[in-house]
Amino acid sequence: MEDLLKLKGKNIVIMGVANERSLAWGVANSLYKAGANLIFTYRLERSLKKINKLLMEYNHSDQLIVQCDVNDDDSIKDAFQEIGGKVGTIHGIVHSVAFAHSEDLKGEFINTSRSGYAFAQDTSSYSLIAVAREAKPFMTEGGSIITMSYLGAEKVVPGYNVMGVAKAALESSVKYLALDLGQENIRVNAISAGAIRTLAAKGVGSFNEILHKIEETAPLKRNVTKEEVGDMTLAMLSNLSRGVTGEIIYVDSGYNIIG
Ligand SMILES: CCCCCCc1ccc(Oc2ccc(Oc3cccc(O)n3)cc2)c(O)c1
Repeated sequence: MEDLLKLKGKNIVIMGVANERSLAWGVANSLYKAGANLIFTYRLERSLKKINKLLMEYNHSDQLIVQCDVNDDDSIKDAFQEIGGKVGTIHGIVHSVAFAHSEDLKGEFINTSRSGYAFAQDTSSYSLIAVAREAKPFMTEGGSIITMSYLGAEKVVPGYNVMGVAKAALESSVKYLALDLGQENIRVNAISAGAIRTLAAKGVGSFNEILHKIEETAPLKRNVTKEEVGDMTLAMLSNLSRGVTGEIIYVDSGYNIIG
């Protein structure tokens, strides 16, 4: 049987599994089906507990799980030194990490504090640059880096506010990193996912209205699932997307094409 994906046994780092609803967990399940070897990173102890519980439930034993606080450069460096030291070569990274203060995710954007703006940018956007820099030395066979974005980066979505500006910076960083890393045959792309009910989504005002609007106006007349995001992320990590870099791929039932 032709191996189109060429991901069997490849080492993929997945950052941002908080629980079973996380997009990153949807990605992990697609990657497991393709036979990849997954390494997980987490920030909070409760996420470590959830990851261990999920790995047991889904019968994935003894996976490498490493602590990484993306707001701390030393933590990122230590995490990737540990991962590189244990697996040798890293073939892919899924960056599914973002955060903003809840008061900055509702009401008027003009009231965003300087510290709230900086925190959202540091966690949700700068962290990709630091991760790419620390992982690069271990991506000696080339590879693929994927981050998660949302339509609010490109269009105004009421309530998304400071996270929209952070995702705009993230999407632009994807393109500048694509230029830097292309010569190492490392591709950098974003998956822009439609609204999906995750733990993080609870923090964004007007989330429920958006879900309903998508069902009415998106070309596919339905919302997308983390499994569909997982499968397209798999494709973007795989040999199938070897000619694509610096791109924003929408997995959103086509909602973004509607005016
Ligand atoms: C008004 C927009 C509705 C659709 C939002 C879709 C979406 C859902 C979740 C997303 O990811 C996050 C991640 C962290 C985040 O910050 C949070 C989350 C919960 C609590 C809190 O204090 N901050 C907000 C959104 C995201 O980037 C986009």
